[in-house]
Amino acid sequence: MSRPGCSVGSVLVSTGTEQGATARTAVVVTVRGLVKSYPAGRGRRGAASPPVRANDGIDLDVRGGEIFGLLGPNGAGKTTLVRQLTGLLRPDAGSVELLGHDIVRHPERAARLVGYLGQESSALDELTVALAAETTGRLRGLDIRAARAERDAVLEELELTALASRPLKRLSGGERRLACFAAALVGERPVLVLDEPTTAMDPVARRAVWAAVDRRRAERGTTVLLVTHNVIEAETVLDRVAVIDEGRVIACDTPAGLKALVADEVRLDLVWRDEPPLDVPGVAALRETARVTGRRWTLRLPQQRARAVVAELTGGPAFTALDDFTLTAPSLEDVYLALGGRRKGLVKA
Ligand SMILES: Nc1ncnc2c1ncn2[C@@H]1O[C@H](COP(=O)(O)OP(=O)(O)OP(=O)(O)O)[C@@H](O)[C@H]1O
Repeated sequence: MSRPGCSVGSVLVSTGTEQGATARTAVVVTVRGLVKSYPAGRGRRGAASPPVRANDGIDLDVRGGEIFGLLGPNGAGKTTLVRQLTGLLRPDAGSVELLGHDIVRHPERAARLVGYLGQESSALDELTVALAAETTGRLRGLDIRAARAERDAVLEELELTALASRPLKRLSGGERRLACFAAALVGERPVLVLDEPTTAMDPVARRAVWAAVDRRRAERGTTVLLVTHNVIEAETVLDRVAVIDEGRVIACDTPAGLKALVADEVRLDLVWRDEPPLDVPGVAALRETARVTGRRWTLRLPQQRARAVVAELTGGPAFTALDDFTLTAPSLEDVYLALGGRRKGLVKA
């Protein structure tokens, strides 16, 4: 079982390059005891709202060349955490070390180490796609020729060249997100922090993002910290994941390691045509443990029991009331719930 917090000590890891037989000791991001509260506010009618403890003692280690995920529902504290890692927000307590630099004492150093794609992109909205990428390169210290060369390469890599002269504010949500991602890649940084980079993107754009991330990791050993509440994405692209809930790390491991925690269980989804037939005793008994979302009941059951339930439902009087049912292997969402995650905010697809 993984422990809460996510510290690994000093670990030998490969840089990710084929020549990178030079395995190196590398923990590039170290977070200890991070606490951040937002102050109490006042509502419109003067009613006081209590302070929000958004990060409540977070420990993390991210290794060089790793694609490391922060997974958790809305409001779990993921963005608050990465804004402290990127020097944009000052912690109340705790430490953040990036490639040996103390980011709490020297927040200005983060900009040289991290390419950050935040959730909001309004700062670039007036620029064209090309100018957003070029300007980012210039701000990161590239001379104009280098900035333009990198701009062109990145736009081509992400198949954005046809949109190069369009202002970001005139693009679709997914196109704008991809353009912002492109800009974040120009003027290479050793660490990429991406806060829900694929929001609003279609599958083609998503694949382009993951291919670009993978290429940088493989060719340059780039370390990637990814914020997501999409469990499918988390399972497919992450090397390790910290599950965040109410400002704390409640588990940290590889996706497979986390799923092993619930390996003997399966997930049974029942979708009723209308009202569930609670007069059938087997159905009434299931109701006790089901998570109900509209007409859908979701159950986590031991494999044997799930098989027996399906046989009973499909062979008995409840069958005509069923619209659909699916049996699936557990996902990271099941892990989140099994670990005591209290919100229903993880996205499954
Ligand atoms: N500027 C702020 N002032 C007050 N409270 C805030 C502020 N920013 C965030 N919070 C609160 O802090 C908590 C953590 O928010 P945060 O944005 O870090 O969560 P998140 O996990 O990134 O969520 P999401 O997945 O929705 O982006 C939430 O309860 C949120 O309402």
